[in-house]
Order: sequence, then structure tokens, then C-alpha cells
Amino acid sequence: MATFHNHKQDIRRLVHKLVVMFSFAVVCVYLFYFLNGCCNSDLVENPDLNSVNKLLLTGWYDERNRTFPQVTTSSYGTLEDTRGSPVLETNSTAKDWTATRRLPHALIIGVKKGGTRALLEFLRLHPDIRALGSEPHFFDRHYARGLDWYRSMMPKALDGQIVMEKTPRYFVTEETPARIYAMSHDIKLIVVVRDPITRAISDYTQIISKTPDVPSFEALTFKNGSSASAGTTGQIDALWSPLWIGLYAKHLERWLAYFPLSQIHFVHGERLISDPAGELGRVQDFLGLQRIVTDKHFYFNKTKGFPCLKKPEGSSKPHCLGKTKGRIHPRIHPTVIQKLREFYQPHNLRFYQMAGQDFGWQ
Ligand SMILES: Nc1ncnc2c1ncn2[C@@H]1O[C@H](COP(=O)(O)OS(=O)(=O)O)[C@@H](OP(=O)(O)O)[C@H]1O
Repeated sequence: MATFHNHKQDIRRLVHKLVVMFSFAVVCVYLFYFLNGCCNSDLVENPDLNSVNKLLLTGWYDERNRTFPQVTTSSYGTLEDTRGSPVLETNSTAKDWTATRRLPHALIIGVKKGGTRALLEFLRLHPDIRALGSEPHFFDRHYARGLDWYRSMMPKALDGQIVMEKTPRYFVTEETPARIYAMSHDIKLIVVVRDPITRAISDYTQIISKTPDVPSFEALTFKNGSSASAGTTGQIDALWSPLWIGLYAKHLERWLAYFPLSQIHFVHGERLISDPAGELGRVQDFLGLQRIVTDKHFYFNKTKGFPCLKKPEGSSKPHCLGKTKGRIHPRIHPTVIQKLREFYQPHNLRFYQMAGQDFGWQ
């Protein structure tokens, strides 16, 4: 009787051990698959799903919530992220764990009011790009904080992903090319250029939106503050910032002292509006990326008068850039425009020669 009882107990212990061992084996197998990313076999099988999942993994929205300790934002230094509701970083797999913060591989260095925000937001659709949402102004304002600080500002990126940021003021700041060169000799530089006259008016429109009582564009264009009608005789004030920024050849010269032209890509600001997919295609080529951002991502919003992004997977609705992009410009006296055309013409021609491209500004 006692022997039979002991035998029953032995069997119960054995079954218990087997259950524990089986559960342990199940947990191990699950962990093994999880760590190898096998749960995401769709990532390999289905290229479309691959892009979607990569977008999810890379979590393009996370920068909106990043804070910038002690960084003062400039008039154009505020984060303007135009996306819909925040998604993810919740769909993390083991691949996420290998993401690190790295110094940028590519920079949008200018020009202010050229269309730099649109370009950055469009590029952020690419799963192989991780871009900072705000402007860090590291090379022009916060250089003393050091490269570790700069790196800590960057979004986390996986191996093979390109890390980017945009600060349009870099293009016109004296010290910037040397500083960027000291960080990386082979960094890729992108400049969005736009007709310097429209660019200046856009800049001025931003100024009056913040300080409405500044003198007129016409008055500020001339050294002696001449009015529009007297403008035909006045001398252009090339040092007035909205005009000075448009002297592209002069600024480019400083960059070419450090970087070969092959490392600088010019985005045609006007075409970025009329043919965003075409411009984006060329930028993706320049960055050595597959052309993933294409015309299927854009639609023309008649109300805004600009291309906007169609509903991206993972977001609920289409989105355009915010209301500070695509402002209505004040009407400038035609005589002043003509004066500015004459003023910029030699500078523009020199710029076309240096860049090896004719941008067609009349
Ligand atoms: N898709 C789309 N939507 C809205 N706006 C667009 C777009 N593409 C280019 N642009 C032009 O971008 C101009 C603003 O340029 P930036 O983003 O470089 O300005 S800033 O320097 O960051 O302040 C902005 O200038 P304004 O029209 O003067 O507001 C636009 O003309």
C-alpha cells in the first residue's frame, strides 16, 4: 500500500517537472524568436509592409516631444512639426535596441525661407532617414556645448539609417563650414535655393508678422531708406539681412573652400513646390537612398496653394505645413523689384556658374 502511494507521488513529481520544463522551453523558444526579430517575417516578405514597419520602428514622431534644454529658439528656430497624431515607438522589436544617437551624416544648411521645412518633412517619410524635428543651431550658436551635446540632440537611428538636421542659418554663418568640416569631411550638404527676391520678400513677411511696425520693404531695400518712387535712384542696401542672405555665390564660396561641389546638393526651391516628387527623387539619389518618397506621397492642396502630404500609413489624415509656411506676401512696388533684379543678376549668374546649374531666376 505504502509502495503504491510513493509510486503515485513520484509520478506526480515527474509530471510537475515535465510541465515546468515544457513551460521553460516555450519561454526560451519565444525569446529566441523575439531576439532574432523572427516575429516580423513580413518585414522581409512584403516590401510595402517593410516600409510601413520601418516607419513604425523608426518612429518619426518622437522629436516633437524632445526638449531642448537651454536652447533658445530663433524666429525661425521653433519646432514646426505638421504631422497628425503621434504614433509609436510602441511597436518595438529587438532591432530598436540597437538604435543609437549618432552625429549627422547629412545637413540641410539653408537657405532661410527656401523651403527647408518642407524638404525635411518630406524626407522624413523615408524609412532610412532619421531627422531632428527642430533646428539645433549647433554650428552657429551652440558650438561651445561640444559634439557630445550635439549628438545627444539627434534622434536614435539604426545602422544604415541617415541622421539629419536642418538649420538654414548655417549657410550664411562665417564659421560654419570649418566647424562642420572639423566634425566630418564627407558629410553631405543640402541647400534649398529660391529666387533671392522672393526669398527676401518671404523673409520680410516673417519679420512683419512679428514686428508689424517696421518700415516698408521698399524703404529697407535702399540705403537711405528711399520710398518706392524714389527707389530708382537709391542704392541697394546689400547688408540688409533679407537681401544679404540672397547673395548665394558669396556664401557658397566659403563652403567650397572646405567641401567639393560633389558633396553639396542644391534643391530648386520653386520646383520643390511645383514638382516635389522630382526634387525629392534627386535628393534621395544624392543621399544614396532608394527612391521611396515619390509622387504617390503628395497631393496639391488648392486652398493652401502648396503640395501637402497624403495620408501616410500610421497617421489619420493628410497634412500640409503649418500657417507660417506659405504666407501671403505684401505687394512690392514693381520699380523696386526691377532694381533688385538688376542688383541680383550678376550674383545669380556667378552662382549658376559655381553650382553648375541654371536656376532660371530672371
Ligand atoms: N509644401 C510646402 N508647403 C508650404 N510651404 C512650402 C512648401 N514647399 C515650399 N514651401 C516654401 O517654404 C517657405 C518657407 O521656407 P523655410 O521652411 O525654409 O523657412 S524657414 O527658414 O525654416 O523659416 C515658404 O515661404 P513663404 O511662402 O514665404 O511662407 C514656402 O514658400
